[in-house]
Amino acid sequence: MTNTDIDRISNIIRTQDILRRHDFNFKKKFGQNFLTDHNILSKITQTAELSKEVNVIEIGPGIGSLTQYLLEEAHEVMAFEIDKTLIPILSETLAPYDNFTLVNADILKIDLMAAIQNFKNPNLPIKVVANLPYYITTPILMHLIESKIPFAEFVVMMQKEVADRIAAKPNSKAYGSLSIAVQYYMEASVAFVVPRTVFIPAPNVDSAILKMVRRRSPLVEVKDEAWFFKTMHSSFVHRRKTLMNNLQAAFGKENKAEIEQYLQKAEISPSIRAEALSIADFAKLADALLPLKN
Ligand SMILES: C[S@@+](CC[C@H](N)C(=O)[O-])C[C@H]1O[C@@H](n2cnc3c(N)ncnc32)[C@H](O)[C@@H]1O
Repeated sequence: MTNTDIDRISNIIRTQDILRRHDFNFKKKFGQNFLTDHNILSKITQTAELSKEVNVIEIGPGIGSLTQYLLEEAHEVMAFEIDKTLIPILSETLAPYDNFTLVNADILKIDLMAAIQNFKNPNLPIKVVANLPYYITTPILMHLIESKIPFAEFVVMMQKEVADRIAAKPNSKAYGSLSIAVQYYMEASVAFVVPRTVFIPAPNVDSAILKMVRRRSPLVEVKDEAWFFKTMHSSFVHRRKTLMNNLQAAFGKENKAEIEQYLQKAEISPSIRAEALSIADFAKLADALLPLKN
């Protein structure tokens, strides 16, 4: 047995001991899969490139395994945890730290802009680092992005399949509206893949760490942002259909000739599929179709 094996097993034993002493029951509905592997925890923290000049928001600290690493490296950590039965555990595991704030709440119901004012130094850059609850990965990312807080970056663990979709490039099966919704604001890349065996209990999917760095300004300039997202989503509704078919379904068959004329203006073929269009193409498309907005 190597030293790494011994470390791994002793961490699992320590985690199980805390859970047993607190009579903790895992709640599947909250997506509770706790990390036990210190190599992975340390790799996540390194990927986030923290310093004492950075504040961190963590979503779902669980029993505080990742939180301890973040607290060592960051100025301050504010964590949002929905499960109140984890509060006494976190009070124990994070007792040595005075740079930790726990908010017992559903992250999706939090006014993030108001919450970040409670950092001791709210002017420091903020990074989001978390092992996300997988059942609400996309709503959480959208909630963070739509808060309009200028987060410096997100380093978050999620289901590998979702990470691949977010980081996907055009002409791939994984590329779609989620890739564009995120990449419009952030540069996304899969940092590393995480095996199921490092969690208690083991999830039934593979996981990946996705790093998303905020762009100074959105990737493309559009005349009307809400319209850009609407036309983009409409284009992907039926992936196997052509762009023209999707646009007609969204904006009316009676507008066929008009849509064709706008596509021609944008130099986009009506018979192409949405997955072949880059984000810049979608920007051109949305601007050209703008007269169709009621
Ligand atoms: C995958 S676990 C990660 C736990 C811990 N960070 C770790 O890596 O071991 C997800 C955590 O998110 C919490 N959670 C689930 N839904 C939540 C929500 N809507 N708001 C805040 N926390 C939530 C769960 O209770 C759980 O602690």
